[in-house]
Amino acid sequence: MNDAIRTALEACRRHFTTAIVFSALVNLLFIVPMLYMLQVYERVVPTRGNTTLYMLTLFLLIGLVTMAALDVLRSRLLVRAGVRLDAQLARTILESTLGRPTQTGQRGALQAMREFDTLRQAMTGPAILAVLDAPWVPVYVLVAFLISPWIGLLSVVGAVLVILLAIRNEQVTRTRLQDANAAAGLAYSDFESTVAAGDVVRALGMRDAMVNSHLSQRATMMRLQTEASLASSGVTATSKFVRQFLQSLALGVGALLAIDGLISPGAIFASMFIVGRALAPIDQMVGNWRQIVQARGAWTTLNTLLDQSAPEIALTQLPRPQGKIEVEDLHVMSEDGQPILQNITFAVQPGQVIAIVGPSGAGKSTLVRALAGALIPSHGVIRLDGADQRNWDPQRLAEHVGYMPQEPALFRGSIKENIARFRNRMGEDPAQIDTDAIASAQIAGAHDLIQRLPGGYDQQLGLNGRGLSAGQSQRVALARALFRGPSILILDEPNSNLDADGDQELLQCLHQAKARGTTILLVAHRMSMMPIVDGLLIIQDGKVAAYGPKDEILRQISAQKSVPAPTPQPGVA
Ligand SMILES: Nc1ncnc2c1ncn2[C@@H]1O[C@H](COP(=O)(O)OP(=O)(O)OP(=O)(O)O)[C@@H](O)[C@H]1O
Repeated sequence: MNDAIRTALEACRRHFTTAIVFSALVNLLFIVPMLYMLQVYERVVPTRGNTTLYMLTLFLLIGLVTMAALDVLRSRLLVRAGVRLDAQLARTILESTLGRPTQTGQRGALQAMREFDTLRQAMTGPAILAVLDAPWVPVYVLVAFLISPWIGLLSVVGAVLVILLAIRNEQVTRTRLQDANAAAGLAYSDFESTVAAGDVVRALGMRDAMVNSHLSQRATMMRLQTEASLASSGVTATSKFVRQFLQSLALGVGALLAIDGLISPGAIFASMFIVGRALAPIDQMVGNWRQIVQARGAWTTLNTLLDQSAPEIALTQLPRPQGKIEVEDLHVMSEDGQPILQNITFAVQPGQVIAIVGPSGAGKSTLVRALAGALIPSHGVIRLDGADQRNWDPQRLAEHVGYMPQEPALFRGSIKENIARFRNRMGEDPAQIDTDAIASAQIAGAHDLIQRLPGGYDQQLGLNGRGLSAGQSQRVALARALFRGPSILILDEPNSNLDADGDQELLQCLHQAKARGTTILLVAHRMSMMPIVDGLLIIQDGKVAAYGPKDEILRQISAQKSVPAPTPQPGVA
């Protein structure tokens, strides 16, 4: 079991222990109606004892009211345990989901919170109540033996039969339910991403195609769920039949025993009652098997997810880097094992501006994503001021590395919050945040355009940062990268949506950053940024095709009319 999950469960231990104690009391009180029945038959009827009946009825009422109260308290405790578990684990799950760089996406991780909610809900559902009642089956069987060995035997046979049916239920539904759950996860996450790009879907006339695609995914999901339900329904019905039949049979056997004078007439009904009670929890578990399987799947997923997350060790707080970058034999693989980057080796001195160029699909974005810590390389080392990137606390490193991805990736919230990387939600001083956000917007050349928006810095952006033009979004993303003056600035095609004026403003902004000694890596398609560039890194087919001072590389290119063979160099002179 993962440590975080163990700690969270330990925090809920009191709730669970109390729920178990309450379950014990509830199960003891279940016997009260049976005792009432026995007493009525054996004491009240033969003696015509009205007062005894009133007293017994009063005890019955007290017993049943107590049982109902304990039942409510038990459910409440489990609900509270669910809330507590959420408070304990939700942050850890979110942190490991969001804090884990991947190479090619996080579909599996997206399901983590949904899985956690499934588990939490299962903890308060009928399945867990059945699980809590199950340990009492032997006690009821024992009581059945006390009534008569024959009734005891009947309850044992019944319990064995229902347990066998539960095992059968597991066998016929396990794979089907797992497949159905996986198909449901895929269908829901695909649908979420289609809805997020709903306007593109409409504009391109893809609505019907997408509807068909999702209907097909839903059909697969429904088929698997139906197969699981049908396979389970036979077993569930058989289990119910066995329970009801044996319960009634207990009445018949009880009658035979009473005729022979082996038990009292009152014990006939008690036999029926006790056999029914002995079988109920197992039968209930069979009926709620789906929830049990889902919870078990969620449990495995969460353990795997949290186990894969980097252990929380307090990394030494390294000083602010000056901006030296060394990349040693870097390799990045796609999820299906295809190499995207290979043998990437180069070094950048503090304060240099390096343009990363190369044909489309060469691996430029992948390289800068690795440098920014957005993905984990499959091999190789990235050093910042000599320290391995992995030895940096990612949160702290992000304060020193400003990254602007190819797509701006803004979020729901105000423009100021986006620029300030939502630091206001970390309880930081709002006045300081305002000052820093405005300062970086000014350097990014975004201040005037933000001022002209109806809401200014407080203008709210929608889902995925909607509400700005592509060029405006890009400037806001640049301001976010520049927030609090990072030592290293990594920009992936920062001018792809800018006009000529925007280009000039970007150049000015880079001059300012360079003047402050910032190291800048810039994926560039246009020549407009060349004046500020010191060195060129040419990437081709995922490898370094050339690296060196700008003029030298440009001279080589124009002399050879082609890119020279890879010649990794330690740095740009
Ligand atoms: N998530 C992914 N899964 C699998 N392959 C990927 C993934 N992302 C990128 N690739 C592959 O990696 C290669 C490099 O992609 P990358 O985006 O780094 O290129 P690029 O040089 O930035 O291209 P462009 O100039 O068009 O932005 C491409 O061939 C692409 O198919």
